[in-house]
Amino acid sequence: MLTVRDLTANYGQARVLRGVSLDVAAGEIVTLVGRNGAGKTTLLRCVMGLHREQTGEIALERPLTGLAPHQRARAGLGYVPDDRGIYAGLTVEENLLLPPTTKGGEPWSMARIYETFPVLWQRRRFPGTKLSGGEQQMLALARVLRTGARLLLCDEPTEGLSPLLVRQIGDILREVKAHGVTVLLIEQNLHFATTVADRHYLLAEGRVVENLDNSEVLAREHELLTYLGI
Ligand SMILES: Nc1ncnc2c1ncn2[C@@H]1O[C@H](COP(=O)(O)OP(=O)(O)OP(=O)(O)O)[C@@H](O)[C@H]1O
Repeated sequence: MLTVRDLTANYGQARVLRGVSLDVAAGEIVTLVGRNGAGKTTLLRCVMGLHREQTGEIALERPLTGLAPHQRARAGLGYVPDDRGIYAGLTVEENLLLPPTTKGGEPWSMARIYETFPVLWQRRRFPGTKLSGGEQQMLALARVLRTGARLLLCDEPTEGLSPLLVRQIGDILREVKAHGVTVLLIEQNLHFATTVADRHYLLAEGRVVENLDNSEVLAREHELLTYLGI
């Protein structure tokens, strides 16, 4: 579904992605793991078209190279940034009613959103500013599902969340997958990653160095955690 070939990215003179190639098949959940600074966020931003200093090829069934972020969104990509991007002055419901829908995607109805995210129903009249970190994460995920995105790019959705909320995010990602949505996510919690994802790409210094399945991650968990400095 998503193909990335020989992707490079720079910040000025500094090269931070050095020829990344990866694939995500329809219906998969795939994680990007790697130390701080390995290039994970930059990679998601390149796929979404938010980082312009890039070369290489990116396709979501059809080539996306050179397209602006809104055109990539229309093609079916949805981006959930690490700062969650909630409109603080709008209520939860207004945030959910805002996104335009993508062509060809299947936007989630408000009923389905509230069924999947009961906390958003409870908080629907609350302004974005009054939400906890976990609630903001739920809202950011829900909002991108409202667009009908077919592939979600999620920048560490569990960062800073309690174990209970991490489990809830896991349940939601599994439900998203059950509805046919594909996910590429940054995740530093390896154990959690093996409970939600099918495969894992390990990034180091701007390169993909390993493509691991769950059994490999679990068998090498200690070594990988040491490597990641966690
Ligand atoms: N706006 C920027 N200007 C200059 N350099 C940047 C910028 N953003 C990131 N970098 C550098 O690019 C490299 C990759 O950063 P990136 O945020 O993609 O890594 P990451 O793997 O997501 O790490 P983290 O988990 O710390 O965000 C790092 O060396 C970082 O310092």
